[in-house]
Amino acid sequence: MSTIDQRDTDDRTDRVDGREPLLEVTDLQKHFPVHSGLFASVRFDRDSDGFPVRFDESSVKAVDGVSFSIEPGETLGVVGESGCGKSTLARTIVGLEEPTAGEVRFDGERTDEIEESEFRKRTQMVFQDPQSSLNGRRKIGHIIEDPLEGAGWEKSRRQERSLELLEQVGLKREYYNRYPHEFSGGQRQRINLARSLSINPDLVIADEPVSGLDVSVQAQILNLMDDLQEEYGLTYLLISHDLSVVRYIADRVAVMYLGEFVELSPTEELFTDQHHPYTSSLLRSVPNPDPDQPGVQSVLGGTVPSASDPPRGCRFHTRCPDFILPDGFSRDGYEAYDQLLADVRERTIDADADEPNAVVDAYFGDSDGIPSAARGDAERAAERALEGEWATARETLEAHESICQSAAPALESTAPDRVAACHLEIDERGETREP
Ligand SMILES: Nc1ncnc2c1ncn2[C@@H]1O[C@H](COP(=O)(O)OP(=O)(O)OP(=O)(O)O)[C@@H](O)[C@H]1O
Repeated sequence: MSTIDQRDTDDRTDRVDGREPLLEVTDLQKHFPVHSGLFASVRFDRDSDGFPVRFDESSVKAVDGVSFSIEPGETLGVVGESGCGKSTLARTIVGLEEPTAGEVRFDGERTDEIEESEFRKRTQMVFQDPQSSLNGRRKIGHIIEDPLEGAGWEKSRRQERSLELLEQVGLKREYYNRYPHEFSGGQRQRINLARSLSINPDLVIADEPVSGLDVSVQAQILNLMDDLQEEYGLTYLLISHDLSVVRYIADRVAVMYLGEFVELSPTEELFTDQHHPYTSSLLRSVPNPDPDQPGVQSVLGGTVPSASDPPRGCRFHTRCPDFILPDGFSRDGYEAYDQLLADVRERTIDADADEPNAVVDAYFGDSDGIPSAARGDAERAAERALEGEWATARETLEAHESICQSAAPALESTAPDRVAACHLEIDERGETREP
């Protein structure tokens, strides 16, 4: 994590006045179809009752059922590794992407039913790379005025407002006639903020607003955002891969993994005590030193699974340090059992073997961490598999699967104002978590 210090959050928390949510997102989904061509999309469907071929309708599940709300004046941070769906979430909320399913309400009304211009005026986005989002051939005064022109303001009023905004974001009025390339990264982000505030929005969605800036400049921009929030009564949705950034400014933090929220908590509680193993792992991650690979180097083992084929059950189970072993299994024993199940699913166990015992021995060896009931079921499953009854074999083995694989945990309350999606009971988690 970078080294921004934590500021006193009390004043921010006090601003949240408990009114109706400004933004309410319910079961939002954004799936991108995978265009793999006609032939590449043909799949054999071995379990089909009829014709054993189907067309693969796989899609990248970038956002896969996200719900949350933000109170007026509040800042909600969204964190997670690269590719977990943060940007797609932001883009879908503002309507840059059509949702696959779900609903977004702004100030009580569905955004697909509010007049577009009204919603656009009240919600603004700020992006990471202000260099490319500012047109280099235009004077910054004019860039700041653009939204005002769209809103029908006449020239002299626009100019006056633009000069005022320059001052408010800590730049000089004389800069009005300068061009973006004359400014540093931090100054360009100030220009971007001025532009987004010109028509007095209620909600600002900031996607990695300080990524790529030096840490000291990051702190200045975040302080400015904090001041502007107070001045304008703004509500922020702040997206960042950097936990120290959200800690600095957010009232609450949502942690995202493979298209889903896995934990949502008031900021300080989240940093003191994590209720999801993924959150703990993120906290123990360090910034990636390779400038071409921004983001965090995870302390987690395993690779990030594909968003087009997320793991069954809990999506985090393939990398989870707190994976729940079924009763009676040792870690090695369960790995062997799970491999047999995976091969039965794929129908790749050795069909030439003629004895179920021999099949099971090949997987289990003399591993002693397998309960006898599971060993017996494994032999019965091997027998079925050798007879070609793969579905029965699979079902037999699934009886001993870990809950982390067989059931997707729902986001449930784990403490006042906190939710997490993990099968571990909170007390149990406290005991198993690494210090
Ligand atoms: N237009 C698109 N078409 C297909 N897949 C997409 C599209 N946009 C995003 N994705 C995929 O959706 C997933 C989520 O991407 P997204 O950019 O939202 O993640 P992120 O958390 O913002 O990551 P980053 O910080 O790297 O931008 C990724 O697997 C990405 O490849």
